[in-house]
Amino acid sequence: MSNSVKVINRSNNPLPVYETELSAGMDLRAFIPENVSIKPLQRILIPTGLFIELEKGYEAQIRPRSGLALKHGITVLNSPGTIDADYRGEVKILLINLSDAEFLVSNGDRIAQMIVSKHEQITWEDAKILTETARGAGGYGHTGV
Ligand SMILES: O=c1ccn([C@H]2C[C@H](O)[C@@H](COP(=O)(O)OP(=O)(O)OP(=O)(O)O)O2)c(=O)[nH]1
Ligand SMILES: [Mg+2]
Repeated sequence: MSNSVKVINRSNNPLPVYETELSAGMDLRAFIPENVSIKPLQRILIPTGLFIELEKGYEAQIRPRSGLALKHGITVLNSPGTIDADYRGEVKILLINLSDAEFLVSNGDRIAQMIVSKHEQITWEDAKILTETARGAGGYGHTGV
């Protein structure tokens, strides 16, 4: 990939940018006609006005912003959200309010961040046994805490 991604911006907000030189994520802005209130434990799908075309072998992940999580209990319910390379719809953000106070979102607010990553697609190789390892079937904390 040339590191450029096709985008249609139907919002009245600027395109997402990397906020610092080496940021992994670009903050995504809400594209909403009027303020939206998210009540405690309410989940809400917020449009961005962005439509993107990723190349084959790439995905975009929608992740929470840590400041919103820490200060307001606002997170991305399906984190990390997955934008598939063949998706042509609007990028939307599924927020949930895990605090006990209402949270207001205004148009242009930076409510999540997007990371573009390479990924593999696999094929299955049917097997009767799997290679032995020291871990074996141990998991879920079997090495202790
Ligand atoms: O946070 C997200 C997650 C997904 N999507 C869009 C892009 C993605 O390609 C599509 C489908 O997402 P996913 O595969 O996670 O949802 P699904 O419930 O499996 O839907 P589908 O049956 O359409 O794949 O929805 C978003 O806009 N925001
Ligand atoms: Mg799916």
